Amino acid sequence: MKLFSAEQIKRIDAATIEREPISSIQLMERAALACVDWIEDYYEKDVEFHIFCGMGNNGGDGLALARLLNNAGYNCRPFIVAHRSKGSAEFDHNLSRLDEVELNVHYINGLKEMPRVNENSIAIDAILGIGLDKPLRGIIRDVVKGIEEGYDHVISIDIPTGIPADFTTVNWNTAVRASHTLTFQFPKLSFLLPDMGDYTGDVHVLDIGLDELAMEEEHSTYFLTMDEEVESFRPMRKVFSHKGDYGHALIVGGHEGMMGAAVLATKAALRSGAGLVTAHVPSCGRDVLQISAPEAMVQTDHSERSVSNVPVSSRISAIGIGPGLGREHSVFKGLEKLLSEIELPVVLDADALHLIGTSQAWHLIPQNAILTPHKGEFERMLGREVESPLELLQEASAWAGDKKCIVVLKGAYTAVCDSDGNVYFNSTGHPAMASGGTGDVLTGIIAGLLAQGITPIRAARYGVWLHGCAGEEVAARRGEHSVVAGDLIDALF
Ligand SMILES: NC(=O)C1=CN([C@@H]2O[C@H](COP(=O)(O)OP(=O)(O)OC[C@H]3O[C@@H](n4cnc5c(N)ncnc54)[C@H](OP(=O)(O)O)[C@@H]3O)[C@@H](O)[C@H]2O)[C@@H](O)CC1
Ligand SMILES: [K+]
Repeated sequence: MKLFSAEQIKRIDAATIEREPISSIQLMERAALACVDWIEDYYEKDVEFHIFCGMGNNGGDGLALARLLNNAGYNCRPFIVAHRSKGSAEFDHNLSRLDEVELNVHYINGLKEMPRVNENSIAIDAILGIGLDKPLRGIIRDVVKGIEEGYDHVISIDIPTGIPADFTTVNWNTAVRASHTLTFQFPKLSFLLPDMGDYTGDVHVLDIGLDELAMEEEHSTYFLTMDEEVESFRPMRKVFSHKGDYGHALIVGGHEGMMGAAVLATKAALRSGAGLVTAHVPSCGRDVLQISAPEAMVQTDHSERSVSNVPVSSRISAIGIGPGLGREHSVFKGLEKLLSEIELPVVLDADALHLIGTSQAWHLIPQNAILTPHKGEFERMLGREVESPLELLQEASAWAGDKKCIVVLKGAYTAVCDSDGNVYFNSTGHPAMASGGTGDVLTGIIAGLLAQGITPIRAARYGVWLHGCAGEEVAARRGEHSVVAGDLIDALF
């Protein structure tokens, strides 16, 4: 799914209005109806909605919603946050339609006019949407603070009031902290970075039928990887086939005391469909690997404690390097030799990135290699700390362009940056996955997919998507505090 800036969304709205054709007011009605459908699925009729409306079109949504929720049998009370003397045309239209249902509307000019909250009260935030163009001030700011203090449960319409739709480094300091955000057609860019994304609660994308052609015509370098698309990346299994048809992944990792990382990556490569998997580990790791991953072959290094020299057979089709490698200079020398000799698809993680970064040996990274750093690892690659999540993303994207590789910046909404400047955010995953070893599992999955011959960008996008699905599945089954990396491997499908 393509993602757009606020300016682009306004153009797509306008194109929909012109081409469908549909009036702006009808489009707003469609948006409000989509919210009612969602609300009816989610809430019983014993709640009381306090609907806070601004005076632009987001407020228009709120007023339409008040009328429609009232018709659906909900108890609702609309409040207008009086931040300007005149409303937009769509706001005025929906204000006048409240007469149809005899709903009284209350104006809030000061905090004293905020409603009394009881245990069934839910705030609906329809104050500002994509029209926000400056940090909050005046009465809107006060009401937003009042909502934060007064309500445990808040639903934001389109976007939580106070956060911009676009990526920005401006400090917007006050915003509604929503429990749910019902956003129209596509998630807004700002939802995908932690400084703003923290305010949205659970994001629900409601289809309001915006013009497909207009969305196609708008150029964007930002995408959200969705289930339907990524399913087509899955390597096909043929009826008449054997293990040799599905590639041979080599996992290079392990160090005395850190053999578990190599085990996790090896098992993940096996579970992601590679026909054959070999683990290259220091000789002290041979028994550990053979017992933990009997389906894999083990190739032992002549060094006892760490990897130092990795022969690569001509049968290998992709390599995953890094899990638990350790950071000794001898390991770097082995890595240097390996990377200068191979011409295979490769994924580099953890200690491999650290070793290359420490020696500033970035020339060793093959074109189209996949690098999977988290924030701290990427900062070490950069050689400095970044100031904001946006700067981190921009630097990762620039890095992928400069080095002609793929950078998988791990986090909530992991960003897969390609060398053409495109950024694919992942739509799966769970906070339960923030635990040791999950990165090693990802390296193994991607190596297994690369071995099966899918392109590096697809292997990276599909790999993070699968990894996230497994995290969601295990978190639902075990509870979010009890997920360990090995659970993800068994949940891969
Ligand atoms: N048919 C359609 O178009 C559809 C539109 N849709 C909906 O419309 C929403 C976009 O509506 P929009 O463009 O009217 O902008 P909106 O978010 O209501 O804000 C405008 C107001 O913001 C004010 N303002 C800005 N910053 C401020 C601040 N810091 N502090 C205080 N005020 C501030 C600004 O006031 P001004 O600064 O001009 O005085 C202006 O009054 C979109 O998110 C979606 O919900 C959907 O129904 C689909 C169909
Ligand atoms: K809002």
